[in-house]
Amino acid sequence: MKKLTTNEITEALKNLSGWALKDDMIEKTFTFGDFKEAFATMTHIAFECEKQNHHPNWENVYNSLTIKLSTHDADGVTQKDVDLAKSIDEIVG
Ligand SMILES: C[C@H](O)[C@H](O)[C@H]1CNC2=NC(N)=NC(=O)C2=N1
Repeated sequence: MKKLTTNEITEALKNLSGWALKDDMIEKTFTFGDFKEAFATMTHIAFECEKQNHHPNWENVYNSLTIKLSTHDADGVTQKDVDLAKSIDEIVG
């Protein structure tokens, strides 16, 4: 899959909320009520990642979850990352 240009990423992010381009990845931090809620949502997201065969770099600290998406083969952000970001937003609601 083709790496998107910075302009293309900026345009794509206009259709999403809270995602930002940083270090050649798109990134967003979510905050949940507690650890159980965060981890349950991570499990839900993990199943969607398996479906899309696309996986996040993520860090969970108690009720906070930071997700970073990029495409290794393309060495940057592709449409696959934008699509997964949209799915993640739909899951978190
Ligand atoms: C072999 C397998 O298809 C690849 O490693 C997939 C799996 N998940 C992936 N996830 C992400 N985020 N980027 C990739 O390039 C990627 N590649």
